[in-house]
Amino acid sequence: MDDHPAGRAGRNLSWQLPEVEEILVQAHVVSLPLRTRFRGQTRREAMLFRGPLGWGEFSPFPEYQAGESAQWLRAGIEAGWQGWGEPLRRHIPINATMPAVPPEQVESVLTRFGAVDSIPAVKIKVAEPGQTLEDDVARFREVRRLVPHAGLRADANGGWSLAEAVPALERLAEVAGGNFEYAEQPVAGVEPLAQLREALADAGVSSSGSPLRIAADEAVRKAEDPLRVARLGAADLIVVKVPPLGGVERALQIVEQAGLDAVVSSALDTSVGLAAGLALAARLPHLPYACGLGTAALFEHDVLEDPLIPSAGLLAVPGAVEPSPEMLRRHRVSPEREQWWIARLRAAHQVLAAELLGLRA
Ligand SMILES: O=C(O)CCC(=O)C1=CC=C[C@@H](O)[C@@H]1C(=O)O
Ligand SMILES: [Mg+2]
Repeated sequence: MDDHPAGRAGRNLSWQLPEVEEILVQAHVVSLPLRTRFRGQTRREAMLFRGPLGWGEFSPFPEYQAGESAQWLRAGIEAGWQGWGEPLRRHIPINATMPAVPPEQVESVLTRFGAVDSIPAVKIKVAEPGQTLEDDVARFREVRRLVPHAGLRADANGGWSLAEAVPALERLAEVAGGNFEYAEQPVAGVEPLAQLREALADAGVSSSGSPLRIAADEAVRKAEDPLRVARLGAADLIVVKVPPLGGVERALQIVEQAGLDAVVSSALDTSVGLAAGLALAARLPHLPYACGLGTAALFEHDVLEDPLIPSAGLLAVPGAVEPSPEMLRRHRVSPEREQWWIARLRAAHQVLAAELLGLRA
């Protein structure tokens, strides 16, 4: 895991899977502290590596197995060995992301996303295990009070049943007034999303005079077939994340084939991974919503000198980014964790190699 020998840097410029040893030539595993618990985590571990074209990230969540992790690896390798193509825009509007915090913490979280007046939208976590709908309503109300101009979104991560989701969204829609942009994965699965859309229409749950819009997240990124949501009419829009979808190119194809509006979001990536998300958002011909790529603001420390934290509601599309050697050193994991990540990398690589072989056969 030392420096990249100059002689190797020019190899594998086409989409050919680099060997594990080549990936490990310049790889670093870091553990970054989060400011607030998010997705049950207080730290984010990531393997970062440098390919001939720049830095890539491999950071599947700890519980992910090799099959799922292979797509994350594919996305990291794309960043380092293939690149992302030409951007169509230079700046991306960015939403604030509100973890499931009590109302008294809402303001301090919001201010991490830049001047609150400039925040175009806030995505608010709801249906957190151990919390109640009243907790969600209180959080929603406080966000609305502090940023009355902003669009609001609720992300339940599939945490409600169909019977719970309808009254819960009815309540949140009342609090949001006309500002409710959409509900993200309110129930788990694809069919339940389709059923919920009908149930919400029957119940007359709306925002700005139109039926409340539904976004699919897990139903896209964790599904065998990410296009099933679109075929079944289960959502109005899709959330696309570069790592679980296997890279910018594949995510672009999914959006195009789905034919639905798309919101690009992070997978709680370090700023290295966020650069890939920004590259995707920059290539989408139609970008109607602010993107969930401001999550560096949830980190206490990141790997860049200047982490990708939004200002004036925007992030510039950075192209290649360069982690600071000092940050990589300071946040390096223990040798045991490093070995665990290398074993993970090998397992994911094996799955990916088999997949690519199958595609070529
Ligand atoms: O979309 C955003 O505003 C930020 C990204 C985000 O919310 C997520 C990132 C990573 C894991 C997920 O639990 C979560 C999500 O469900 O969208
Ligand atoms: Mg989500």
